Amino acid sequence: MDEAMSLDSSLGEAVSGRGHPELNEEEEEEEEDGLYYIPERRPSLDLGPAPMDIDGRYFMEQALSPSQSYGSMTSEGGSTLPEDNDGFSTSLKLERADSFSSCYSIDSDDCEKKTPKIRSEDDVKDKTDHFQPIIKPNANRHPSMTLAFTFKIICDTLRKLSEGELRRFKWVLWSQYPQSFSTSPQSMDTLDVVDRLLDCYGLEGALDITKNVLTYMETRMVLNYLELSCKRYEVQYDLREHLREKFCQDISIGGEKMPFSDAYIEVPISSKANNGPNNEHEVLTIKKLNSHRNPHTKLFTKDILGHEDSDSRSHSLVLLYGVAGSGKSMLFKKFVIDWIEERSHKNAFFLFPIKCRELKKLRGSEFSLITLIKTLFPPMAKLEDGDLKFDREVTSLFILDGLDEYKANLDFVNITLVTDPKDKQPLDILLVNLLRGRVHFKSDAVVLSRPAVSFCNPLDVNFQVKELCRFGDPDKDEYFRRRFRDPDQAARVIEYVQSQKTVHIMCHLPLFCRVVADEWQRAFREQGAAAAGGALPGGITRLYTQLLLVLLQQRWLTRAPERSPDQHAPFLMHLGQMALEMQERCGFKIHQVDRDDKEWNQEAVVNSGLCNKYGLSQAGLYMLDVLTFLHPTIQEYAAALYVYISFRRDGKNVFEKNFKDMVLSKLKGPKAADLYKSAVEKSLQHEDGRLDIFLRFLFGMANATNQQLLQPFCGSSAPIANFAKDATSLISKKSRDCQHPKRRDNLQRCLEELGA
Ligand SMILES: Nc1ncnc2c1ncn2[C@@H]1O[C@H](COP(=O)(O)OP(=O)(O)OP(=O)(O)O)[C@@H](O)[C@H]1O
Repeated sequence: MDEAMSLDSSLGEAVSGRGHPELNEEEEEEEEDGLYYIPERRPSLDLGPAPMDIDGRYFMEQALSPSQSYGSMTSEGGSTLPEDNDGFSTSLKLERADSFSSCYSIDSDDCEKKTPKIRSEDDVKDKTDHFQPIIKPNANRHPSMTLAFTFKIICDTLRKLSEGELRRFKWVLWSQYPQSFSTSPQSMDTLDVVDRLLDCYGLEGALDITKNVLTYMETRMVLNYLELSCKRYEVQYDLREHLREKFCQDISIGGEKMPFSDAYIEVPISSKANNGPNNEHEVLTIKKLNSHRNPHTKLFTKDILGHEDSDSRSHSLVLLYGVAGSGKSMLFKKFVIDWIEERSHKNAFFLFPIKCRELKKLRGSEFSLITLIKTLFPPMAKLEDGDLKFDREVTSLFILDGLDEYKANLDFVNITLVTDPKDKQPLDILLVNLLRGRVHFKSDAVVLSRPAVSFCNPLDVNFQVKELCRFGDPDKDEYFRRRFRDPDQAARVIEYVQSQKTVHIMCHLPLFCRVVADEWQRAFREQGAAAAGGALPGGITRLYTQLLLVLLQQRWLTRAPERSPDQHAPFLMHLGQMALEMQERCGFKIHQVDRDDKEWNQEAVVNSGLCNKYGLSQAGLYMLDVLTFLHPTIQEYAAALYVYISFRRDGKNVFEKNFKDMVLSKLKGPKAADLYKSAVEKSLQHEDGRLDIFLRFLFGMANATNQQLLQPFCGSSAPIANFAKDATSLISKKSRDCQHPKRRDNLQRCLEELGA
């Protein structure tokens, strides 16, 4: 006789009058073999432990009614209830008349029982034990094991059974735990069966019973699925907690701690890249340099990979560009926190956020995907290699921040194929395979980078290039409102920003907003209410100098540590000279063909972040790589810095091109007044104002506070001293001679920058 049947029989089906019309004939026959009728009345609860036994053997969790908790569940964690195998969807009963108490109310009228032949007591005990739910104390329960989770996992498991197996599952349940069902579970759909199990036996009990029945049915694969799923959910929970520790701490802004959500402003993402720089300018009208004819749409964090609910089986790779300080790392954090809080990307079972700066430290070693994941995410080590098969059930999402910092030529063309997650390979090869979705059954990847990394378009994946948008005007104000808790201070800063057109435009860059806020915070601290005056000490030049220092500090600390701070000056001179030439001809693009110097490009775009790279479509035929400064005013600042440092370090007036003048000034010794006179005359030659902001910066650099900040680039030379008087008389004279009101106005602004 089939072992299954004998066991069933030995325990007793217990309900003689209740046939099982659903059983197939074979089962009926076997059942008949193993049973005989005892016309004796038997309480139904003698077959197994009653869920409410209070003999200390069971720790029953007084579970919430499952129906209270299932509302938001689906098999994928979404918001609709899953369909049963039978194809009809089941809705959960919100009010059930038959929970708990119903477990005890059955059988009372049975007069004739179909009970098993009684074999030895041990035999019965053995077989009975097979079905005992081992209910552990709640204290040992893994926190991932919630009612919703348990419900989902059992439902998912039962869906793996074939129709016949499911019937058999229900039949075994019915025979072993009759007290739990007022009618045969065959007529119940899966959700109701699971609901009932949870109701009667609690979380661990329901799981144990499911496992026991599956073990008994010898459906090894389904049992493995259940066990592995439980383990994976535990690890997913632990991974979430691990990431929570790392990412959900308050962030420090301007020396103050603040919850991330209070600091973060949602910046949209452009559905297309290569939008070019923001060319809005206080004085000039600069043609937009983008290469798109079609408008792009704006997306939010949750939309990065496309529609949340899309179940595309093809691997998606999104390359998200953003210039330096555009908020990529903030977005990265937001992305992770949203996943932890289950606000977005819920279809990603595991999220692996990786800082490329950290990944870079591992270069030189070989890793398999599994060892890499276990190294970077310790909770993953709980899973055996075999459990990390990353099958269809488990979608992973990799998000990499700062691929430009990884600094490797990732070869997407001559790819060494890696398909086995246990296969050890050099990190670069593994990374390429990971990004192309080769080594992982189902994964997606989002890569954040300064616009220097370019991939060839991998045709075998769903590849998209997107770009982080800039702060819009309301975002700029919102940033300051969040940054300054004192509304008066916030209002004062907003008023200042709005009154300075160049500052207002530059605040499209979140990092610039941070610099402005830091400067105002310092001013409020040092001057208190006096800072109400309106302007910042050091004018706008100081803000640009601070921005430069932040970017250079990053260059030195993280991106190019091999270059000491002394090496900043030659780089800045090089960049500045080019900026001045471009400014004089009112040019704002550097064509890659003109400047096909990889190392220089690397310094300008990746290491310093002062430049931006994007593709410009050539009559729709091909894309030409173009470099620009982060913003035209950064070009003007770089040009002014070149003029200033040349004078301070080398005593050189870059505007003196005439050999005789050069010799004469060498003999006289460098004079700031001469330099500034040449610069003013040069700027006034251009009626369109192309050198206006440049000139303001140049005067601003002679301001005492700015000279201090710029001293590291000027060697041991003494600062420009006692210049205010000379500058005032120079500006007055030139203003008198100048016919153009806008240029005259600009000369006054130069004096303000100088602080004279
Ligand atoms: N969405 C945002 N909300 C609020 N502040 C932001 C936001 N994005 C950026 N910031 C501010 O700008 C600063 C720079 O942002 P972040 O470091 O994210 O830029 P990034 O694009 O990663 O720069 P890099 O290319 O240098 O790595 C942050 O420290 C923060 O103060």
